[in-house]
Amino acid sequence: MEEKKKGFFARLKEGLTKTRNSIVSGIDSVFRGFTDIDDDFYEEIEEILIMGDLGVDATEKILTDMKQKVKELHLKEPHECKEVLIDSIRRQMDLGENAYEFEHRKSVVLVIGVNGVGKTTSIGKLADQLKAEGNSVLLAAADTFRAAAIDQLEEWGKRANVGVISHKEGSDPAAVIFDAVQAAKARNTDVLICDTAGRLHNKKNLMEELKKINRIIDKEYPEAYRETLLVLDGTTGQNALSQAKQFMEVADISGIILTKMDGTAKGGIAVAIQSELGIPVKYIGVGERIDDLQKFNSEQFVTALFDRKDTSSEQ
Ligand SMILES: Nc1nc2c(ncn2[C@@H]2O[C@H](COP(=O)(O)OP(=O)(O)OP(=O)(O)O)[C@@H](O)[C@H]2O)c(=O)[nH]1
Repeated sequence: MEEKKKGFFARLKEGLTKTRNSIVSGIDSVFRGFTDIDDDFYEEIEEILIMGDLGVDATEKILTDMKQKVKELHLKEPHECKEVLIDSIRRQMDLGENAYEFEHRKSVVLVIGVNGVGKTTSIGKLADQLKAEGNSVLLAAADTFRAAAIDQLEEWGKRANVGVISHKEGSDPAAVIFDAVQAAKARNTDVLICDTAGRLHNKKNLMEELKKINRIIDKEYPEAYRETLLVLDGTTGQNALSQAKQFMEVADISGIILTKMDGTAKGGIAVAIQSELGIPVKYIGVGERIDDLQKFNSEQFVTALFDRKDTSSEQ
């Protein structure tokens, strides 16, 4: 339980160790190894950012911004540019403060994402977190495509000690949602979290399914606050970005849960998602335990990414 004692920032930093090592050590050697701020210097930085999964688009924006600042500030030495680079990354990620309105109102949270990204696990963690904050929570097993998905959600329901509304495998997801909404209203539930399907290979069906689900919620529970969270696997780097783009075509996504950020070198994908897609990362998964879901804060993320100080003594 040593882990639990550590503060949020220390745990965030620990989770980002591999990403930090891949980005920051490279960057540091560029700042030390170059004597001039020239094209080669910028090219090296560009390569490191792209290797760190920040994505081509965000990398370009960061470099343009950085070059402009270097000019404005009349910087001459490469080592003077580090803070400028960090600030540029911060600016590219800036989408304002994250809103978690659904924590404070009667709401329905739809969770979408393909199999294996950590959708069910994230729902379990989120349910536990919302409950700990004093909300009553109900889960809906509307990913009816596989029996295992329903069983797994029920398992997480037990762990988080919240109810689960489910039908049998292959049943109509919209019918599950209908029952779950009635149950949530009857039980005066604060947050209804719905596990929904994520079969991207049939985009038209997925779109129809989500439309139907949304129609039912709009009709049966119009007063509920709505949130749609897309779960992406952080270890898949640029694939996560293209998955997000595809999901954006079928759903109105209000936030991202980026999982498996512990132990990946591809954590830079959080920058790409916010900068390129403009969708806020609202949570990151940093382990398999029930309390391994953290609210995401870009400022702290960038600070943790570049912070070299030892975290072992931090609380
Ligand atoms: N290390 C780590 N593992 C995670 C995290 N989130 C989920 N996992 C693991 O990823 C695997 C897949 O998670 P699931 O929740 O089953 O994924 P899913 O998207 O619901 O997939 P299906 O149940 O197959 O639809 C499990 O072994 C989880 O324990 C995380 O933040 N960190």
